[in-house]
Amino acid sequence: MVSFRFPFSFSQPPRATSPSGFSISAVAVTVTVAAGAAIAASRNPRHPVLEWVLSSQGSSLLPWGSITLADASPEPVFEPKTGFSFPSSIGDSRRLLGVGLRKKSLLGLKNIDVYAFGVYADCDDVKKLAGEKYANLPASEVRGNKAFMDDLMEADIKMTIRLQIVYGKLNIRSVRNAFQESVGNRLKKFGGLDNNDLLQSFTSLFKDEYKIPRYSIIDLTREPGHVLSVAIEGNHVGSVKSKLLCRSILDLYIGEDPFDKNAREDILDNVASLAVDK
Ligand SMILES: CCCCCCCCCCCC(=O)O
Repeated sequence: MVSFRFPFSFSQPPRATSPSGFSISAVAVTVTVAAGAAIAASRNPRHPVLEWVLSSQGSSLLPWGSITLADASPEPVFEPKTGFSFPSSIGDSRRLLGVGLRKKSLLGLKNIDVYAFGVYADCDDVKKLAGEKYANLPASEVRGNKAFMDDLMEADIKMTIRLQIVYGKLNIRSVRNAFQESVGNRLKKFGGLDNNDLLQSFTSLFKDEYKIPRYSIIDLTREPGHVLSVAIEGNHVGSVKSKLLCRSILDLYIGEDPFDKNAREDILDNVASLAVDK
């Protein structure tokens, strides 16, 4: 049995501190959060603070989040800055490896929080890869192993990047443009200059008629056979079969220059634990 440990307190809402720097008592936090949850519930039944209060972690105020693979009803995990929640597993066997935040500068001026994200990998696929190629290594060596990370991005392992929109003024055109820039750069990096058609086939999945208000969920899943499948709010909107595209998208989150460096560290820790778990 493996326990995933996230070295930051995202099992609880952002820590409240008094002006003098001392933590406000758990009681005060609980009252505040409960009041916030009531307001949130009246506005949006999927509000992350509400989900947190309703989860058993919300009542325990534990200092650390952890996920146990053997848990029958795993609890969600909260991105610490936004409080957005992510289920600790999705589908049959995709487990949450880490959560993070994508910030982006707006007109080169201020950084905005665009979306929170969670990275999931199929535990059977990860164990299979580890058993075939890294069986003799302890977790600490799998953790820093570049070949293992490259395999994670390149091998036929089912993985999902779940984006939850934080920024409330997004339109689908800015989503397309952002993908054009970030995925386009990675396609150039890994595949050279001539990948415009591939990029276009991916960005064109984000059609003008789709709305993506705050709290919308976009799932980018690498299905077996290196098929990149996109779902918005749980609805499949299209797929593109391309190993290069799958690798380029994963690189944004777990490659060497990721959007959120802390999230990548957690993901590496957790995927290494998963890989060596018997
Ligand atoms: C005003 C900023 C608009 C940014 C929209 C980003 C939406 C999803 C893009 C995903 C890829 C990326 O993060 O680059």
